[in-house]
Amino acid sequence: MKRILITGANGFLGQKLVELLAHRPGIELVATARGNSRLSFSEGYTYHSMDITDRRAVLDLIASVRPHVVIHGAAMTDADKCEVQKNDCWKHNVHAVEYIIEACRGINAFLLHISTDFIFDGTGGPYIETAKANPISFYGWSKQAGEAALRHSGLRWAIARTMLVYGPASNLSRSNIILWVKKSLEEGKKISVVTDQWRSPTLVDDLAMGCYLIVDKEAEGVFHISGKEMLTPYDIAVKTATCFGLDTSLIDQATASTFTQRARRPPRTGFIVEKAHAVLGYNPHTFEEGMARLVSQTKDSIL
Ligand SMILES: NC(=O)C1=CN([C@@H]2O[C@H](COP(=O)(O)OP(=O)(O)OC[C@H]3O[C@@H](n4cnc5c(N)ncnc54)[C@H](OP(=O)(O)O)[C@@H]3O)[C@@H](O)[C@H]2O)C=CC1
Ligand SMILES: Cc1cn([C@H]2C[C@H](O)[C@@H](COP(=O)(O)OP(=O)(O)O[C@H]3O[C@@H](C)C(=O)[C@@H](O)[C@H]3O)O2)c(=O)[nH]c1=O
Repeated sequence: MKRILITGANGFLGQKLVELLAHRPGIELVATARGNSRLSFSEGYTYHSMDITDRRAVLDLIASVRPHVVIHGAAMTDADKCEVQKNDCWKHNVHAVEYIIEACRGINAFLLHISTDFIFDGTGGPYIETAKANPISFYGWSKQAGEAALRHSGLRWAIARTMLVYGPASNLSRSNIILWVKKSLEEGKKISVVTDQWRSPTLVDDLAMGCYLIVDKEAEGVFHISGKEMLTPYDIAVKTATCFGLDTSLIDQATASTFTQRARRPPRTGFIVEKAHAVLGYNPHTFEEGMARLVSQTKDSIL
């Protein structure tokens, strides 16, 4: 039995990981998150409340559970909030990673950490794993520092970098592009969406599967886990509207200079996922397949 502990189990990735791993043979799953569980089912795993910024709590819980693998999905993920609340961001995205590392060191656990395309400046995408990081936001900087802590940890570690994750979700503290586009258009609200940023949108199921493949093999190093296509948020918004039969005329084109956000976004990221394909057998859905899945799940009223 491989015992896997997940942090941030109430989050977007966390919920999907619990769904994927809870009943998988050979895995004993321990889900942890801040406060009470917001997971939609309670079988197939045990749940513990764990605040990742509380060093003592992290050290004590991980020492008592003694997982073989930790998947660290918890973080402060709102880039605009990170730009304003810098101390809080650093506590979550750097110091907490150090606590998890310290706890894993005590029991020789394999640690999978989740990182982001925002460690890049977005001038040279799509990126391979060895490309040079140069963050342009505080969130990106904090996530780069989190990565650095792993590299110097002496643990057996992996980093899964991902970007613009989309998919169905409930009870989340943060939305995702498909959900906010769909909700706005359903409410008849106009939205302005940028045409001058490029991303490889990632279906949350693919990200969860990428994480599973990494921990199953205990494959070490950095892996880019995203979709394969490069799309702008505007393209994504229009495709979302079309798939759900919503009014595309509510979507206005904007540019990064007219649609300003507190944290700067890198213009062109995107990942090359060849390494993950070759080493892990990672094979993500196309955006069209991902959307088709969402539309059929909506019919079962998940969205
Ligand atoms: N979503 C995306 O597009 C991308 C995500 N990532 C990375 O992937 C990882 C997972 O992100 P995702 O699931 O999408 O984000 P979410 O914001 O949905 O999940 C993050 C989770 O972390 C939890 N959390 C925050 N602070 C604490 C704390 N002090 N103690 C315990 N838990 C805490 C949140 O809890 P609560 O729900 O209570 O707020 C939340 O459930 C993160 O590392 C993120 O940086 C990288 C690139 C893209
Ligand atoms: C809200 C909004 C966003 N956008 C654009 C900006 C951005 O490029 C894109 C997505 O915006 P969001 O605010 O949903 O996501 P954003 O914070 O840009 O997304 C990031 O999340 C963090 C956690 C990451 O690590 C990144 O990889 C990335 O996925 O849509 C608009 O054009 N119009 C809008 O009204």
